[in-house]
Amino acid sequence: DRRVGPDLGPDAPAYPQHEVPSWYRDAKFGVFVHWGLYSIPAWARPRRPGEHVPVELEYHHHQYAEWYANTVRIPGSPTRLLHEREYGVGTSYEDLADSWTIEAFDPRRWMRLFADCGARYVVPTAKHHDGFCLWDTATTSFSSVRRGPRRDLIAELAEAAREAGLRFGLYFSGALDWHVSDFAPIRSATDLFTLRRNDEAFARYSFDQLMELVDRHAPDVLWNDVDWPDAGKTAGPSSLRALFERYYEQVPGGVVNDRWGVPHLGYRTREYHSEEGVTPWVWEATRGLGTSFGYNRAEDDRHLIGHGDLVRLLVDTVAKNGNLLLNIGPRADGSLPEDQVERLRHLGDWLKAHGEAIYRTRPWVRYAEPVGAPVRYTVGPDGAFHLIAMDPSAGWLRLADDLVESARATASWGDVPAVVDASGHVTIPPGLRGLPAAVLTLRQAHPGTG
Ligand SMILES: CC(C)[C@@H]1NC[C@@H](O)[C@H](O)[C@@H]1O
Repeated sequence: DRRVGPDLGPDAPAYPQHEVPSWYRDAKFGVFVHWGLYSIPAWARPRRPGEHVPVELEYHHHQYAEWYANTVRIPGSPTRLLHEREYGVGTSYEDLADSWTIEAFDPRRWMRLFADCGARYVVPTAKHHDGFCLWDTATTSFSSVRRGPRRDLIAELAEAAREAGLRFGLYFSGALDWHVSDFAPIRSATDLFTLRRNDEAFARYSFDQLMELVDRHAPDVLWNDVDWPDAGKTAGPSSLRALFERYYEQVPGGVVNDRWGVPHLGYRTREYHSEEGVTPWVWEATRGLGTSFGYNRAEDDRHLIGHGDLVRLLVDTVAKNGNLLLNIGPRADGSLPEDQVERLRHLGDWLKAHGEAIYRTRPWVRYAEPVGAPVRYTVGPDGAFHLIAMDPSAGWLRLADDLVESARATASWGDVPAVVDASGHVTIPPGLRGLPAAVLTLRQAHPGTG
């Protein structure tokens, strides 16, 4: 998923150096929120986890409900057929803007829930590929202030997030804006990077929109998607370089991701994928709770990640030097799907009991063992060493040789001293065997903790 930009030749601008801030590396868990016009139809052909779709149908059967505006334009797609059935042949996707009402929207309740579930940052979509802006922008009338809700949703979310003690980031679709483009629908990965505007006017439009958001909300994260208009990748006052310089000046503790199409990034992103091991770079795993980011009413519990798998996804990601940015897709009216909330709460409950092994930790010299019971390792800021058993139901595990001596002297399962024999066999207390992951903590420095 890592994007590296085009060769812009000798006059390509140099980009500012900017470290990934420690608040981000300490945070470990954020909530993505995909909410917009696509939440009105809220439909994509449901895809069971692991279901194979032939590559030639990948876009015809796109699994992302937030891609409705593109999928509906593909003749014969399931989305097109549903749209004509439910909205009539003459209704366009953009016509839906005037029917968007948000009677159940309670931003403070959202943010209190995300904070209570252990999230440390939140990243709502300010503008997705459909070009509909969720803030009071001067650049277009295609916005939530001039149509539908007639409210500045980003302003309300920013205030509520910071009131709840969360860092506030913003997602922005830098490369794709189907409201101001006039291409055929995207039907392949090649189309994704070619059917987009790269002209100066669009680069300026994108720059102006993102700078409105930076100037107004000083977002802690700028999460750009797909790429940036190529005309914005040279020098100039509305160039990407100028944007980064102004952003870092206004938000010294801010961080960007890696989807700008230029040789500048903060952290790297993986979408529905993980890294293979501990990485020298900081990265973020992101996925929906189901197989879509925007709410998909065609999905049910079978399409959502399991409660235990969600805990283990966070643990695995953190052990490999990553954060988890987990997406929730609100319904159009602003209510949160109960099956998604339930998974967030389950993760929050585990974090309430075991967060010491996650927050503010850093990876060890290895994230796991090549054989034996599945474990993950993290190291706390105080040097505490955490071994996280990923299948406590087994009832026991055997420690790696380089951990046995320290474990026998200091290891505990929370407040319960661990029973470790000379061979490194350690019993998992029965009371922990029902957990999705159990934490053994060694309170002594270990090889490779620096
Ligand atoms: C990871 C997430 C932000 C996804 N990025 C690619 C988009 O096409 C997709 O809809 C979704 O926003």
